[in-house]
Amino acid sequence: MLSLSDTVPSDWKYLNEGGRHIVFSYVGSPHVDFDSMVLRLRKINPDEQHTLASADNTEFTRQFHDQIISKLVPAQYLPEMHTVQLDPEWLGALARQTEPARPAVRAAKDQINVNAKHGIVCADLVGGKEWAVEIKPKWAFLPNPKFLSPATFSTKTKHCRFCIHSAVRSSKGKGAATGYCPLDLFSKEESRVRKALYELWDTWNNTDASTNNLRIFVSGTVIRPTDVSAIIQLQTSIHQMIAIA
Ligand SMILES: O=P(O)(O)O[C@@H]1[C@@H](OP(=O)(O)O)[C@H](OP(=O)(O)O)[C@H](O)[C@H](OP(=O)(O)O)[C@H]1OP(=O)(O)O
Ligand SMILES: Nc1ncnc2c1ncn2[C@@H]1O[C@H](COP(=O)(O)OP(=O)(O)OP(=O)(O)O)[C@@H](O)[C@H]1O
Repeated sequence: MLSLSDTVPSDWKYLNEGGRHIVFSYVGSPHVDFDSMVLRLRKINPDEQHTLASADNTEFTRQFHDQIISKLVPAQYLPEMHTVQLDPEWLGALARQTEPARPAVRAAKDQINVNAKHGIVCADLVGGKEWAVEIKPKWAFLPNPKFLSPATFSTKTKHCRFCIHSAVRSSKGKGAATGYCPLDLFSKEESRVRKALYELWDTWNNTDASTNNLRIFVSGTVIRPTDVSAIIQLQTSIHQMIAIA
C-alpha cells in the first residue's frame, strides 16, 4: 500500500471539496507515485465523530470503483486509483494548513477526518495543460411509488428529486439548473439528451458558473463564462482538437 510519508503536507495543494470529501493536488518535487495525482480524503462533521461508517469508507470507494464503475466504464477511461495509508499527525498538519483555503460555508460544517486510516490517491482529472469538463448529473430515477406518502405522491411521481430541489432553490432566489433534468440526460433519447446538455450549458452561462452541475477547467483552473481570456484559450484548444480529429 502507498504511504504519504515521503511527502510533506505542503506538497499537497487544496483543489476542491464536496459534501463528503476534500481533494488535494500533488505539487511537490517529482515523485513516481504522486505526479499528476490527487489525494481524496473523507471529511467528518462534529455529529459524526464516533460513527464507524463515516470514519473510513475507502474500502467501499475502492469496491464501488472496481466492481460497479468498472462494469459501466471501459477500463481505458477509468482513472488510476490507489489506497494510501494515513498518519494522524501528518493529517493534522494538512488540516491546519488547508483551513484558510476552504470556503467558509464548508469549513463551518466539517473538517478533515484526522483519524482516518486510509485515503485515495487518484489520477488528477482536471490538471494538466488541456481542458476538462466535470458534470454532476444527479439522481436519474423516480422513487418507487410504494414508499411515497399521499402528501407527496402526485409531485414525486411526476418530478424527479433534482427538479424538485431546483424548483425550491430557484423559488428562494438561488441559482439552479431549472431546465435540466437527469431523467433527460439518461433517457437514451437523442432529443432529450441534447436538451439536458444544452440546459447544463445555458445554466453555466446564465449563472456565471455558480451552480455545481457543470464545471469547465482550463489548465487545471475552473473558468467562468465572463472570463474572456480563458474562453479564448478553451476555443483554441477545441479548434485544435477538431483539426487533429
Ligand atoms: O441532496 P441533494 O440531491 O441536493 O445532494 C446533496 C449534494 O447537493 P447538490 O444538490 O449536489 O449540491 C451535496 O453536494 P454539495 O455539498 O452541494 O457539494 C452532497 O453531495 C450531499 O451528499 P452528502 O449528504 O454530503 O453525502 C448530497 O446529498 P445526497 O443526495 O447524497 O443525500
Ligand atoms: N480525481 C480528481 N481529479 C481532479 N479533481 C477531482 C478529482 N476527484 C474530485 N475532484 C474535485 O473535487 C471535488 C469534490 O470531490 P468529490 O466529488 O469526490 O467530493 P464529494 O464530497 O464526494 O462530492 P459530493 O458533494 O457530490 O458528495 C469534485 O467536484 C472535483 O471538482
